[in-house]
Amino acid sequence: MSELVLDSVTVRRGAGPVISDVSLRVAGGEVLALVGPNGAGKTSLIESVSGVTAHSAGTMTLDGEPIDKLSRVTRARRGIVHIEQGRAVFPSLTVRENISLTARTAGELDAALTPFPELQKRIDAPTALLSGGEQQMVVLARAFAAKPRILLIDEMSLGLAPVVFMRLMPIVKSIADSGVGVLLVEQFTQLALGLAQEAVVVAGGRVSFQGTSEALQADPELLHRAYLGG
Ligand SMILES: Nc1ncnc2c1ncn2[C@@H]1O[C@H](COP(=O)(O)OP(=O)(O)OP(=O)(O)O)[C@@H](O)[C@H]1O
Repeated sequence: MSELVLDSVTVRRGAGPVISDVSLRVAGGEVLALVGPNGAGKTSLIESVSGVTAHSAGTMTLDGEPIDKLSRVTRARRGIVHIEQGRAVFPSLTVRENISLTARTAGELDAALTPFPELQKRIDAPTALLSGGEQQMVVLARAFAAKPRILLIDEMSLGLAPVVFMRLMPIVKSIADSGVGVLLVEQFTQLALGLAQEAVVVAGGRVSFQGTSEALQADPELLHRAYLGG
């Protein structure tokens, strides 16, 4: 099983640190919810894992091997797949073409489409014509076809109605169940905690809670305190 380990990671942006001394572990087969108030540093943290942003201190390993100095492309080749905020589809390409950016064979394309009957019906439509939820399905299918070991998901729900987002959640769970470690940044805290086994709350760039998502769900006061900085 894959394992991503962050040890005392600090990320600087502009004048100062936006992430300070964060340690966490994501194991294959599990979902870790990374939650916290707006501006807490969640995006900065997962961007540092995929290599979009450099970290200034601390270490990161994937299956025991340092990834700190690897480029974004090399990290992606090693299986760190990042679903960035917003619907990162190529709108003028068809659904098939979007997913074929990572699915190399017809079999891989079929496998990526299996959870999405609505996409199978519109496989040759320009992605721009799909609803926001369907576009997010294209993003998920493409990420799955890239054969992730660790999947970083940044606010997939942005701009989607909760009911649409809830349709995507079981698919994220099934990706984790297939052995992928999922680091899920999500503004719908309760939905994220409902899906995740483990949770980390960051506030002001620091970890204010780390433990099981069950513990956070069971204690709204604990969650409230963590959002305020612990
Ligand atoms: N390119 C940048 N240059 C300087 N500061 C930045 C940059 N991007 C983000 N920041 C700052 O870093 C801090 C953390 O932002 P980040 O987007 O990582 O937080 P977040 O927890 O993902 O927030 P949100 O939930 O609002 O997306 C914020 O204070 C933000 O203003």
